[in-house]
Amino acid sequence: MTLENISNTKVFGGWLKQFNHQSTSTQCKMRFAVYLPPQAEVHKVPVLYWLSGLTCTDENVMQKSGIQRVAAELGIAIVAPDTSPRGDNVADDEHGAYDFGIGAGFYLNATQAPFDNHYKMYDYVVDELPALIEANFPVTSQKSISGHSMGGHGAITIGLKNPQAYQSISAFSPICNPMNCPWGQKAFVGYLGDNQQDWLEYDSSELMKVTQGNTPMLVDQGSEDNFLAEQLKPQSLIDAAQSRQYPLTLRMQQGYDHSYFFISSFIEEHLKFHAKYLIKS
Ligand SMILES: N[C@@H](CCC(=O)N[C@@H](CSC=O)C(=O)NCC(=O)O)C(=O)O
Repeated sequence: MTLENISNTKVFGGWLKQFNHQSTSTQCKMRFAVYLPPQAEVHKVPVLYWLSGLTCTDENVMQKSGIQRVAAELGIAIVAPDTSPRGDNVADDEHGAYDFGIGAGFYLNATQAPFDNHYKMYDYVVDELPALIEANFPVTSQKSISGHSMGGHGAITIGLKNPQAYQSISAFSPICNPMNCPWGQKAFVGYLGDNQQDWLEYDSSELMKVTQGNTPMLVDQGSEDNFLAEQLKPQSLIDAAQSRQYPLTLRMQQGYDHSYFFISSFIEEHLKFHAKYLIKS
């Protein structure tokens, strides 16, 4: 596997790096960012995977959240993949909409043409990227997962489906019940088809009802988020957690919106939450 290093930036004593590589999952060139804290120069460090939301790339969290300061303090590497396959051969929304196609891969494996040959973001995030990271960087196999909005949906679904793989799960403003909101329904019809049985595999609230795992989960949701009622539906996740005593902490944060200002306000608490499970004393 050839990694093409495209940037190196020193931040809080560590290094923020971007790479391109040819992905076997998505059959196209993929870019990701990795932040290596200063501790990684001395010993291997655990990893937090961050999944971004609609319209994002690997850059949003690294430029807007302030995540590097806390990652450097705690000794955790941060890995941020892109939000979809990209390139001239990759199918996109027919009208160029922001909520489907390029920039909106929904962290699933598409089964419907013309998306089924490149849109394999689930395989990319769960298998290919961690294997690549563990083979090429000074990291342990200990990992946790977090994300925002569409990426919060990705973090929760991937964490719930792989309870042995992730030590902890967190999310900001996640799409909690995509089967029952416009963003999710558009994505699931387009990527998975009309059979709603297939959608259950990628719905956080539905997965939480049936998972055998008990991976600790922290969710923060802003009360003034424009997408809260129509798209995010955190009550569905709360109800699912209560139905089976899942260890979910979901906090409504008064006055906050959907933006990276909200994320930057609580990113330190999320990293400290993950550190409790990633870094054993
Ligand atoms: N353009 C859209 C909204 C796009 C948007 O808000 N994207 C969010 C994620 S939304 C859910 O996945 C985001 O993170 N944007 C990037 C950023 O840096 O803020 C619209 O106008 O409604």
